[in-house]
Amino acid sequence: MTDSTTRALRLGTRRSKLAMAQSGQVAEAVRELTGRPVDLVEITTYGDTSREHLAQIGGTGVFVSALRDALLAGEIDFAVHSLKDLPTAQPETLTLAAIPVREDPRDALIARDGLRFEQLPDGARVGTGSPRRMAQLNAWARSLGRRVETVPIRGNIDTRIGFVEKGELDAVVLAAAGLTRIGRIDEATQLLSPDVVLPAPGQGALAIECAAVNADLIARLAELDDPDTRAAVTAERSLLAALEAGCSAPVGALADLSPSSRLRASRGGPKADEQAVTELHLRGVVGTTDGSTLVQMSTTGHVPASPDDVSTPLNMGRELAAEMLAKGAAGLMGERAL
Ligand SMILES: NCc1[nH]cc(CCC(=O)O)c1CC(=O)O
Repeated sequence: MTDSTTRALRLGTRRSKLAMAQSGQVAEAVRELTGRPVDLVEITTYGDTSREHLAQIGGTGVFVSALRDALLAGEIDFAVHSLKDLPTAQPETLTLAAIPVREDPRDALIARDGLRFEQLPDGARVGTGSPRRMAQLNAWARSLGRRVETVPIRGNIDTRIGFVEKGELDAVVLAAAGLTRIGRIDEATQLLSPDVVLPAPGQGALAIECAAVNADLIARLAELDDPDTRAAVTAERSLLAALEAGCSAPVGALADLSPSSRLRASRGGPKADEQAVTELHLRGVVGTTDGSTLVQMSTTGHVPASPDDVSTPLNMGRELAAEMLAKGAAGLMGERAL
């Protein structure tokens, strides 16, 4: 008989180097937290085997559905996803037990000869198939008075960097977090400022997911949750969800929490019943992939220092989306979000 409190926990993971790195890191944290062994169970997803472009096979969700099927079938106990790959609608049968502290959310440029984006020659070929990156890179090039040619590429991170190493492309753009996790962040020639390129909602964050029926494990894994990261990515994904409903243009979003939480005095006087309040700043962008039009807006709100309450981030995302749609985001139709 296997005791359900001491048997190994099964962590479902994709086989890619990035997925294995992410899962390995979380497996170690879960071992320390629970004192139980963690076995990695490799699962192949359609997104790993298909040679089609992501836009053709439906974009979001292709990497996660096989892992979710295994969770619901009870074949694995938990799964680790890149949060940015998760669809915004959370199924009731599955629970995000923890969103750990986020890595650097920025995009990174890897260019030949150590070049920065501003130093790329007119007409430089930049590898990315992401409409969000295309829109912002093309807009940035325009603001510098030149053009870049964005070239859709697929494959894992090593394959993508290979296009620059082999001289087939001048540069590629990848998530800094992915580069860090596979140990290649030193090869980035520039970290792209969110003032110029906003990352994908949730970029750099991981999500640890369980079947909703697995209440004991969910409660246990919640100790790996970082409330600040959860607040930030909740605002970003709320913005994405509301924009997805109103337009199909590519979306970038980033929320930061002010490092120093402020003290707000209550009516009882300056010292009485002071309450810590954190400032949440949310930025969003949608645009056309050619970079000719970008709608970029931001908002600031105060998040109460109650770890479980995400109503403020949710509302901030929805409200910023409504403002962006009113400012013309709704007109940026006819492009697939990815
Ligand atoms: N879409 C693939 C994907 N999903 C998560 C990451 C990187 C890690 C992260 O953003 O957390 C990447 C690669 C990339 O965009 O360069």
